[in-house]
Amino acid sequence: MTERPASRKGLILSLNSGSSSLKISLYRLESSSAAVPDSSDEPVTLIISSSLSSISRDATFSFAAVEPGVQVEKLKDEPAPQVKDHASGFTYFLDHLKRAVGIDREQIVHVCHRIVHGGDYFKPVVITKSTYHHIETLSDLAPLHNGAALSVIKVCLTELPHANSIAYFDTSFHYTIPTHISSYAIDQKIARPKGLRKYGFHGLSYAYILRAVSRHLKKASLSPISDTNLIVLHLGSGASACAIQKGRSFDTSMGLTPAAGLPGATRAGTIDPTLIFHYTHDAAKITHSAIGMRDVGITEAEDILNKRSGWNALTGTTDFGAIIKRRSQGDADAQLAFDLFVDRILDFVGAYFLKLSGAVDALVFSGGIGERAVDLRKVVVDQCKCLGFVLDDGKNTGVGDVEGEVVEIGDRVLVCRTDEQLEMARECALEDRFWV
Ligand SMILES: Nc1ncnc2c1ncn2[C@@H]1O[C@H](COP(=O)(O)OP(=O)(O)O)[C@@H](O)[C@H]1O
Ligand SMILES: CC(=O)OP(=O)(O)O
Ligand SMILES: [Mg+2]
Repeated sequence: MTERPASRKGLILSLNSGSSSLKISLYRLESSSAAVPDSSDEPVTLIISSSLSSISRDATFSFAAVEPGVQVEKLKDEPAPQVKDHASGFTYFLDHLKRAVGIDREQIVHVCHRIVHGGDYFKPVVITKSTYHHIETLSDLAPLHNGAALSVIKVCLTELPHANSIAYFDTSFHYTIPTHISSYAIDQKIARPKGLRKYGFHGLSYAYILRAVSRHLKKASLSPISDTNLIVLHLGSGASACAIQKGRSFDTSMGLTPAAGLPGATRAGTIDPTLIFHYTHDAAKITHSAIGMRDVGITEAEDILNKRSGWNALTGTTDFGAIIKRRSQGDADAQLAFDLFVDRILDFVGAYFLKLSGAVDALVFSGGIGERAVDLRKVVVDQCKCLGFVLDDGKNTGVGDVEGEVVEIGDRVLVCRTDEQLEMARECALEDRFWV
């Protein structure tokens, strides 16, 4: 039993700036004097869940109170034409929060920010002038993310001046990747001082999934976290895979930047590195479209590979749900995007199975696509039968009807509803140094 100090009270706001969305959760700390009876009890309770989706093109807004007693006008995927970027999305949320009866924003003690690239930061840091500027210097290495998150931090510093802003990094989870896996085969005298290596991303999601799945497996009389071996697929607007060995990241598909590995909504994923010089003669030029992005300067090559490729380039839509629908209606572009995604996913599942010497407790699907795309899960898992992963078609189809963070959809195949906001709020509530 863990006693929490009595001084911990107030609200924690968690902000997740993804490439296509801003996900926002507001939590109340569980009764400060109460003991935590076991590891499955969360130290925080969700009060408000909100999100802005498809930011930068026809943004939509959702806002709902989860805790009884808080009155808000419930909104689901309402058009939000005023929202053009993450900062205006956050301001839009704050305006709605004002109307929520029962919530005083002065009670927000900490604001947790998901920062995709943390460079050599392995632990969360409180935002100060110097940490802010350090994160800013990493913006070029996560052009769809760090700048957007920093713009939200700026709004926080003005609108919630009494609250601490704390940065939580996607990269932290992957610091355990062995050097021979995180190094590229390039001159290390140049690579090391410049930090040119694999960092890996979606780490807050993988940390959440690891805990949730370990808990789930333990119920079925399997292992605690330090014994858990998983292949996890985080498939969202940005998609990545992770091999987890004994509860630690062993390899992941993204690299120095989130552009490597699996393709995504607007990202090409891994290509022949010289392809870009054949695709355009202007690879090194600073692009015009990059000028509209705050705090970030990127080249034409980075703009093409991050913003002008992926599902959008192949099919004209960033919505993988729409691609699956069009595929079922015989659309050839949608079929190509679908087949290509399956092919690249299999590359990683096969490689990671081998790297983990076949000792894999479960293959886990997560992220906006992984949690919802029944057809994609079916095709992927059916191809993995030879590795001992067997899908239960009924369970796969019925995931949406089953509650809970982890849903079993076959023999050693799981869906995990990942929650990066909860991962940050939970860590924040339990971290002594933030509550002195
Ligand atoms: N029913 C669905 N089937 C397949 N994909 C879906 C479905 N619903 C949403 N998606 C996909 O999920 C993606 C968003 O995933 P998410 O993990 O929330 O993204 P982000 O990277 O912004 O965090 C959307 O781009 C959309 O393509
Ligand atoms: C790292 C990354 O690509 O994140 P997201 O999927 O949230 O855009
Ligand atoms: Mg995301």
